[in-house]
Amino acid sequence: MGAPIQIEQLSHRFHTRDPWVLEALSLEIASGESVAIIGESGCGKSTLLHMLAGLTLPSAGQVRIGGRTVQRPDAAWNMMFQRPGLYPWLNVRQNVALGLQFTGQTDSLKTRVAEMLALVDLADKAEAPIGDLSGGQQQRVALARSLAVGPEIILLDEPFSALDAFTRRNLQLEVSQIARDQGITLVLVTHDIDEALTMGDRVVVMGRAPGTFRSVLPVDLPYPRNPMQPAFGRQREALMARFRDSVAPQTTRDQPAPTPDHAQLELAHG
Ligand SMILES: Nc1ncnc2c1ncn2[C@@H]1O[C@H](COP(=O)(O)OP(=O)(O)OP(=O)(O)O)[C@@H](O)[C@H]1O
Repeated sequence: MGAPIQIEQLSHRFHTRDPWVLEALSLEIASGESVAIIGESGCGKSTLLHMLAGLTLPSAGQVRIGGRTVQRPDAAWNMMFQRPGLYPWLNVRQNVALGLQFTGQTDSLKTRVAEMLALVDLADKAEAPIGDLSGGQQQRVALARSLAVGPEIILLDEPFSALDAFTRRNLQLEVSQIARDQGITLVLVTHDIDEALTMGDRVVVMGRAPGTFRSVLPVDLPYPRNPMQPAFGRQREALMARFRDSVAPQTTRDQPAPTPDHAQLELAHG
């Protein structure tokens, strides 16, 4: 099952004399919801994701997951990166088992690993060395390893960007489906607008210098999403317009960033 995430007035700078990288970010993400984050390069998307994962602590504000303030990484909050981060000297089955071993969930380890490999369609590769797998298959192994521990949250930092278009599309649909089936809360950072619209219940558009939430677009499309459909095209246009706005400088620098509620209101009123 998933957990809700609350981002509360989150601000960050890496050193006290540096400019702020993130400024007053606030957002509530419901348990089991899927939120995609897009924004210009350098706007602070990865920094934000690291804070959700407990890998970086904010200079001000806080992140709460399931009501608890995030202060360190937790096995229940799983992060997946562009590179799958597998151990090449272990085979597929052993890599998938790692998370379970680290968290001491070894009772039904064999069955759980087999279930996860079946889920990501790699049952026949259980004994294969990692080096024999394609990039997409390696990401599936990383996904199986993440899912094995029964995570509440999966944080994805451009996880499919190194893959070919066909594999990328399949994984977008599969990960989205699995997260929905298992009620896992998903936060995805991406540069790919179609990926954001394929996987997100909402898409957050960030502005930069400092990073702020400039707008939030609810994606009103049934799953599985198909970029070829006209309704998808209309959402793409709406999101592109918001992205263009986010790149434009803010008119009144001293004003606080709009909250997601303001942004949704703005959308509802056209
Ligand atoms: N460890 C660090 N120390 C100092 N500055 C950092 C550090 N990590 C990131 N930054 C700065 O913080 C800002 C945001 O970086 P971040 O990687 O979060 O952006 P991003 O939106 O994920 O970028 P991209 O889309 O290019 O991956 C950038 O200006 C970057 O140079």
